Amino acid sequence: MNAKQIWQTAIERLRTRVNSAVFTTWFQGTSALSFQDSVFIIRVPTTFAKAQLETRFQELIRSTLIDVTGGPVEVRFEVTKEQPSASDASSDQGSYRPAKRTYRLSKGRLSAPLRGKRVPPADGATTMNAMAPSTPPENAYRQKKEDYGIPQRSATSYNPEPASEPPTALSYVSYPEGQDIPAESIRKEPIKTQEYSPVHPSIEGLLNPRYTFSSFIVGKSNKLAHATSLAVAENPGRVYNPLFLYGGVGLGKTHLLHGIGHAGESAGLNVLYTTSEKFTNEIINAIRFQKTEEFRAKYRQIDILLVDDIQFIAGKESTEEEFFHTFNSLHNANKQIVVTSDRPPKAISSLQDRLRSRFEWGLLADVQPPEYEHRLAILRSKCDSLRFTVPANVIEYIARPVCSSVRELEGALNRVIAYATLHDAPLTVSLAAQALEHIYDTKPPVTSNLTVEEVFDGVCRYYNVNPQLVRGKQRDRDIVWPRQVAMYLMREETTASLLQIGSALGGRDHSTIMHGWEKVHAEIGNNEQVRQEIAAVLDSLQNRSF
Ligand SMILES: Nc1ncnc2c1ncn2[C@@H]1O[C@H](COP(=O)(O)OP(=O)(O)OP(=O)(O)O)[C@@H](O)[C@H]1O
Repeated sequence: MNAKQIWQTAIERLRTRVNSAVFTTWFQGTSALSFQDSVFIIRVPTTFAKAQLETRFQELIRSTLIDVTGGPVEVRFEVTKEQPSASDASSDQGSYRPAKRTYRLSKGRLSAPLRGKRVPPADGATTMNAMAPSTPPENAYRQKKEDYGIPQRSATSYNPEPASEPPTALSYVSYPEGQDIPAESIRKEPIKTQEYSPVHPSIEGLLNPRYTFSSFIVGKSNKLAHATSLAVAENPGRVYNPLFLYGGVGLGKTHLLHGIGHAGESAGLNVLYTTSEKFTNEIINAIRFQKTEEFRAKYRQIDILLVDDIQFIAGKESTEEEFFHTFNSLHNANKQIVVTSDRPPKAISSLQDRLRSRFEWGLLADVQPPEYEHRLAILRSKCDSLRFTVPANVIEYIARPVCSSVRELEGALNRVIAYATLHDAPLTVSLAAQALEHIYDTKPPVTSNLTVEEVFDGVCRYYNVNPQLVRGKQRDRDIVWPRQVAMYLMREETTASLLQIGSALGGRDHSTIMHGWEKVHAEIGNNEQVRQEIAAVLDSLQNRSF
């Protein structure tokens, strides 16, 4: 991916991580300038925006970029005026423009082998669209506009740059996920919003190179889904057809889907990866522009159809209808179909029975949240792929909370790494705790109902120390140790935040509290006597025997 593509992906993710007002105010109008030697330079329109992004969002942007690129990233901002657009290609500067939500007809594109067959690659330019005829790109592009009755601009307004990925031909109106537009009403609607815009390279519809079987860590929670996906990849159309992968968010369904896609592409098969939202929009546009025959032709020459988030087609009559026919035609021809969903077919209410029964026809395989050991293995593998050495106790710390999503786990790791890099600090448990404190609750569930005051009083009584001294600055071992035990127990046994604990202990900051916690935590792990001592303090607290 080049800088533009990376930024485009990153910005989409950032959009889901900040509220829309923040996004529009600070992220709109940014674009990628370059990405070299791990330094990612982002163009911003004003110095004010630069200051805001630097102070408030730099870390978030950096961790998102690390996530997208899979490697270390340093972020810089540069204030420059947007390039004056000599051509419409100015919209292809990797900048984000949220106002227009467009959909490209061929988001789910055909696999490389098929693209190769259909479009002569001689001039280095690439296919316009999976349904496009084998004409040179610019002609094909013009042809498409004519086909759809879209007024043409002069040829000079389109300035295709050599791209490593195929540009798509046209942009259409998009309909948000979950919203079905009946075909009838679409046909009657005057077409106002369609427009021709030179389409910038997009990774949508392409397979993510990072999502392969070799980078997928297998554990108890995903064993079946992995084994069946592998079997399907090795024998498409012959075993488990369709394969229905389901489970909660961020648990690797898309990863497996892409893994199957990569294997299919390597075998020279025509693979099409799409999401049900794209499929829906494609159908809507095909109906609108009387291109259903082309749509069908495109889908029926696929060897492996991969559809993500199939649950979203439920209740969308024309989409379900078309998918049903696509399904039958592929299945009859022994072509492989793999779909993912956040729930099993029988739990997708309003899905047509005939589709439900077809989904249940092949094999249903679920993915569950990874358990602790599995989380550790995933984190270790992510560290390897990031080429970052993270101490074992930090990995254990990150893996510790019950984490329902691997995406969250990855985000936590990226954040810790970004935090350490940003502060130029060693990766320690204390640093990880600081980095993650506001992201998700890294504490194990608190079972006691103790308050910080009760812990404080109890610890002082147990060690027979003066509370004033414990709150104060004295550094004698006799005072420091009870103070640290109080930090540890307050963190472990109460619901108080680090800030509250710090304030109960004489106004100490959160890093001091984490340092104390870490010290006691380590001692408990290494010294049986300390473990027993802390257990006794806890016992005294719980029995209120002080
Ligand atoms: N077992 C695994 N091994 C390695 N990486 C994993 C594993 N499971 C998930 N991931 C990673 O977690 C992230 C989220 O996974 P993915 O997008 O496949 O989840 P999903 O189940 O499709 O989620 P959603 O339902 O939200 O689309 C990806 O970066 C993926 O590579």
